[in-house]
Amino acid sequence: MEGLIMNHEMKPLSKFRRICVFCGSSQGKKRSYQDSAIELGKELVSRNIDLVYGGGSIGLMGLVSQAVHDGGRHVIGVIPKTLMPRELTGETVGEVKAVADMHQRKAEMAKHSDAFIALPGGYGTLEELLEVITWAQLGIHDKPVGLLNVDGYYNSLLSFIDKAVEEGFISPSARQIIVSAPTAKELMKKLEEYVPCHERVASQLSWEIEQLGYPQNCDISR
Ligand SMILES: C/C(=C\CNc1ncnc2c1ncn2[C@@H]1O[C@H](COP(=O)(O)O)[C@@H](O)[C@H]1O)CO
Repeated sequence: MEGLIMNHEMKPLSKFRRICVFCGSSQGKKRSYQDSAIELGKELVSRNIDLVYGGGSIGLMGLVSQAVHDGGRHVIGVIPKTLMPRELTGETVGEVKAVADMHQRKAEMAKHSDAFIALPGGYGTLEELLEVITWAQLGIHDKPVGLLNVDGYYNSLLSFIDKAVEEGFISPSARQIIVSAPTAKELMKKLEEYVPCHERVASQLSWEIEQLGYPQNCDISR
């Protein structure tokens, strides 16, 4: 518990120090998307969590980073050199980490974070989200991944993933990597309770054994 900030009951406010948020470089058409970005920023502040994000001030990225910065928490914007001119992405609040390219950006964002959250967004958000889910599936990290499913924005993605489970392309335990909720408060509560992937390895292995038809007593430990 060393270094953790406690509340009045001497409980830590959060097990996370920094969360990486992926979200639209556009604001989206519904006011609820923008409100949720601000609500998420405030929720992070209320739990003393710092923000890592893609840098700049455009779209939902600007709203969430401004809310965290206004609340007095640290903000790290990880931005490729090519996107640094202010006229492309606007000014980044807080600390700016300049990186060589988009690949290095994702690696840096992941390295500096204890969990990931995706707000509504487009191709960039989806690509970042799916990459950290894939990394979790491969055991490259064991950090929770949350989907802030504002107004059901991600329902069709979640249905697709459930179909992939049904069709045998995603294991049931890999499906559990994604935690989703409609509000920032509910999502944060679920992420705080998240059981790390390595504790689910046993169920992943038994699923693979079932799919691949290995005998139950086969030694696959090597
Ligand atoms: C080059 C132009 C705009 C700059 N766009 C971006 N600026 C900062 N970060 C971006 C930008 N585009 C994608 N990202 C990253 O992907 C996510 C947002 O992408 P989406 O497609 O809008 O969902 C976000 O998390 C960023 O890390 C002018 O054309």
